[in-house]
Amino acid sequence: MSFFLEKNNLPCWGLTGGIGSGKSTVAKIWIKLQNISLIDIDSISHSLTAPGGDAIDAIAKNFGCEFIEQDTHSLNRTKMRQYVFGNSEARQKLESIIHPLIHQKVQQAVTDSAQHGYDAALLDIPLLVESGFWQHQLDAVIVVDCSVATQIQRVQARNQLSIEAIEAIIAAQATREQRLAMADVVIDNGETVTLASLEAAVQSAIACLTQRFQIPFKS
Ligand SMILES: CC(C)(COP(=O)(O)OP(=O)(O)OC[C@H]1O[C@@H](n2cnc3c(N)ncnc32)[C@H](O)[C@@H]1O)[C@@H](O)C(=O)NCCC(=O)NCCS
Ligand SMILES: Nc1ncnc2c1ncn2[C@@H]1O[C@H](COP(=O)(O)OP(=O)(O)OP(=O)(O)O)[C@@H](O)[C@H]1O
Repeated sequence: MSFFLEKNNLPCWGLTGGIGSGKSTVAKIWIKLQNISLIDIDSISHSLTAPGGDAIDAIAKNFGCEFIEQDTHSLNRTKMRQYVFGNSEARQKLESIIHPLIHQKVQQAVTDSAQHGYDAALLDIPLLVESGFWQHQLDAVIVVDCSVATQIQRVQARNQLSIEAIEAIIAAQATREQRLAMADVVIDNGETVTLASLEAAVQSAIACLTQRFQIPFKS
């Protein structure tokens, strides 16, 4: 097992789940309850493809200038989404540009978190199971779980994407079973779970991890 992350004794936990499962919602609750540093891989990915981001030149070179907004010099996300979900070769090419840059940014964020005195770092990683990279870097894996039907409902309500577009994204991701097989802790966020009961589930996940990692937990 090779370790990419230098963690300086900081426990690093990976939070994952399919699109729309509720990772960001869980993460928002978690940071209210525990002294953790939240490292959001989607946000890092967005910053790399924002105006002048580190991935823009390589994307222009490999995909063509039509994928770059000429006025802002940022990624045309709608065009890229429509292109890569349904074309696994193109998706892998995009990932091969963005993922190594994400890894560098995460290393920096973990180092900063360790210096800042947090009890742990929570890494929100959509493709934790798919990448084969993260599981060896993490001390525990937390899976936010719900059915595919609930994922579709939530993403439709949030983004107004078509069912076909959402299904194409889900098809590019691990299955529910593959994720559950890798979980140390599962947080149920199914259709009937309210935000109040989700908070209770996050509390019990924290209690389980703090006990395992011997971190003081003030509930
Ligand atoms: C294709 C892009 C431009 C679409 O942008 P868009 O704003 O619509 O989506 P956003 O980046 O906010 O991602 C939303 C969700 O889509 C899913 N998703 C994103 N990229 C991927 C991928 N390569 N494979 C499977 N699912 C993905 C994740 O569940 C993610 O949480 C964008 O997702 C992208 O650049 N993807 C490649 C980078 C990547 O792998 N990101 C995932 C985090 S590591
Ligand atoms: N238990 C819940 N009750 C009601 N709404 C919820 C619940 N969980 C999540 N949602 C809503 O569902 C949508 C998707 O949740 P969220 O953004 O947290 O998912 P995600 O897994 O982070 O998605 P992505 O993979 O796209 O980043 C959001 O609009 C969120 O407010």
